[in-house]
Amino acid sequence: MALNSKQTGIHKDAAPTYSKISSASLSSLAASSPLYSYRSAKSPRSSPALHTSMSVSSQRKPRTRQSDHAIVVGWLEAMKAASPPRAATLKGANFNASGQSVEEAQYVDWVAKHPSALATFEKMVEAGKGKQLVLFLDYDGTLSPIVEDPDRAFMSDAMRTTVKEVATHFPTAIISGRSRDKVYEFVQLAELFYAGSHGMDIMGPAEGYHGVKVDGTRGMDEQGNEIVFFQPASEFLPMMNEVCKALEQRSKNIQGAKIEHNKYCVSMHFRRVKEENWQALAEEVQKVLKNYPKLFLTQGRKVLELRPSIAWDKGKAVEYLMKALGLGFSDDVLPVYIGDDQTDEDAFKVLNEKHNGYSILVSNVAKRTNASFSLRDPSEVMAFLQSLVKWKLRSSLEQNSS
Ligand SMILES: O=P(O)(O)OC[C@H]1O[C@H](O[C@H]2O[C@H](CO)[C@@H](O)[C@H](O)[C@H]2O)[C@H](O)[C@@H](O)[C@@H]1O
Repeated sequence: MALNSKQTGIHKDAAPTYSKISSASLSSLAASSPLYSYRSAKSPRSSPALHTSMSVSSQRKPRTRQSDHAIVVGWLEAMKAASPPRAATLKGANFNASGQSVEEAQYVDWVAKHPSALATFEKMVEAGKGKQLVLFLDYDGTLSPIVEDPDRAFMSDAMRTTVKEVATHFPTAIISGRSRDKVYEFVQLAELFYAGSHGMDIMGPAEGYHGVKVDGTRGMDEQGNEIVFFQPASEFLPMMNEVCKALEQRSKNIQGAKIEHNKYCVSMHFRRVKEENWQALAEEVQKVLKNYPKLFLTQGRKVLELRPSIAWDKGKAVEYLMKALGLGFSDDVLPVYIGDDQTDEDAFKVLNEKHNGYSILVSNVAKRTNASFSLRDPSEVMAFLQSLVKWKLRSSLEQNSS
């Protein structure tokens, strides 16, 4: 049995997600795309001391009308909460008697509830013995450090080698908010599955892993390899192209604003915009969004993202991939998901609620999350992945000698 919060007695801070996913067959997953309504972010709920990035309500709940101003303020609050400053960089941080800042003390308390996946590694793998482990990895902030320029979020060679190694031992997929092409350009490993645009653009080798025949629409890549792909939001492409142009037009006078076309979603980056101009930029985003009622907005780390209002997210992508890989969610499969952002929360929730998997948040500050475990940063992610490889090799040796 995999360890989960019930078994470890570890409390999870409840974090709402913005969609409800029902388990369905592969074909019905593909066929269903109920529309979300345009939603607004609310201010962080309870535990104001904790940073929360979860702010979008379920599509079925009736919404109370908020003024445009309140909506924009809510977005910015949620965006700030998704990328809180580290204690060391906080001006005027308060320190306790042992010289620890309030934020550091909160982090220590938070890690007790979301234990380090490195510190708990042996217990985790012991509980996963005999199971088929499947790995899902987010890209930005998980495999590569967060940097100022999104075009320069390169992953280190050591991380690439580690991901390559891990993928030879376990079915592995990268699930990112980036366009699939962009994330592939960064990772450059053909043997993985890739889900770009927050899971709305999935592609992988048709051969699958370890003899597993992969389900899905078949095609050929540029090198002539047989691939499978799945794109539940394909009809939104012309709209996303239009939205990109509209955002470019509206933000051209705001210094530092950067738009990234992620194919089935679009990011408006705030990282290089002076904070005093955030409100103005968010208002421009709102003006564009109002013209596209079939889109909705999510907040990430100094980024606002516009995406199609279909009931599809990283959690659904995990479910799709598990089915496509022929693994399903049986008791002898152990899915592990590692991510750092709000959009990863949907996947954490799917793993926790349905599949007894390991959900791991990458964060060096306390954040409200659905994840059961934590890692501080990409270097700890790399150490965790290397430990998995060592564990696999050790278990194979033990099996062979018994
Ligand atoms: O799902 P992910 O792979 O985590 O992608 C989420 C967004 O990541 C990127 O933005 C973030 O990383 C940038 C590079 O470190 C950083 O400059 C930015 O502030 C972060 O928000 C990516 O550029 C976005 O398009 C993704 O949606």
